[in-house]
Amino acid sequence: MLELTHIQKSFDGVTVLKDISMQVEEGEIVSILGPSGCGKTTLLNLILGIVEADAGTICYNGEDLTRAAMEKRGFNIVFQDYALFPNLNVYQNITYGLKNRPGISTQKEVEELIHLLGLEEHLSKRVDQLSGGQKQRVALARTMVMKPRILLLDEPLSALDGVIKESIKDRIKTIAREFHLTTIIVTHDPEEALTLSDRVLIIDQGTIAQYGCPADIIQKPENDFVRTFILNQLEIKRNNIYALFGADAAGRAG
Ligand SMILES: Nc1ncnc2c1ncn2[C@@H]1O[C@H](COP(=O)(O)OP(=O)(O)OP(=O)(O)O)[C@@H](O)[C@H]1O
Repeated sequence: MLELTHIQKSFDGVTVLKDISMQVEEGEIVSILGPSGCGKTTLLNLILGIVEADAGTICYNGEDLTRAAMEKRGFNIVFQDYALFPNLNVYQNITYGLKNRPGISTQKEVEELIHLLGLEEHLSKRVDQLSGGQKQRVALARTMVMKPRILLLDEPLSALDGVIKESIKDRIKTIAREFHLTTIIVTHDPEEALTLSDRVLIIDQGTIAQYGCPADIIQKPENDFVRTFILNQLEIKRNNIYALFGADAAGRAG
């Protein structure tokens, strides 16, 4: 279990995270959701170990990792821009990390991941020959071969559209379930967070507005922020769709 207790973080005297306490169970998918600038990426970076907390503790399975270096934590991230190596092909990208730590995944495990992510036919392609969804899958495979104890994803769907987005969502869920892998995802999109995660952490101005399962957030929003930020956005989306149907129906009737 990952446990954050009373985490605080300021940059240049400006408080970004005031008091964040949360627990993430083994194998759980948790989304960190909130408006732009609320501190989502900062929280992810604190967990990863590239940003240091001003106060509070980060423990994993009872071990205090608050001051542990990133490499010691064994967590791994897929960045928003995928950060793939443009001069290497897909297979070389996927297996790059194994050069320094051979044996961490067997050849069979690498092949299984490639299969799970549907990348067999792309292995010899260069990165610039791939679509956004394909790049995202390569980035996921590259991270997964290193067998992270926790998988961190920064806006994994933001550059993708429609059908591709749904397919990557399914693959993230499949990977988390298949490998019983604790997965923490940053997103600003309520629909994404609610449909992808077991639990959603909603941040408002550096504090937790609500931390709960999607059904509770929708049915029992705990405060106005959750009601307005999350539920209003969903309602606007829904109304937009219904408005289209309404317009269409009215058009046909006329
Ligand atoms: N290294 C840094 N130095 C100074 N300020 C920073 C640093 N990192 C983040 N901030 C500030 O902290 C605040 C929160 O940033 P953060 O990137 O965590 O927000 P976010 O919720 O992920 O936003 P977005 O959805 O727009 O990516 C912002 O005001 C940002 O300018």
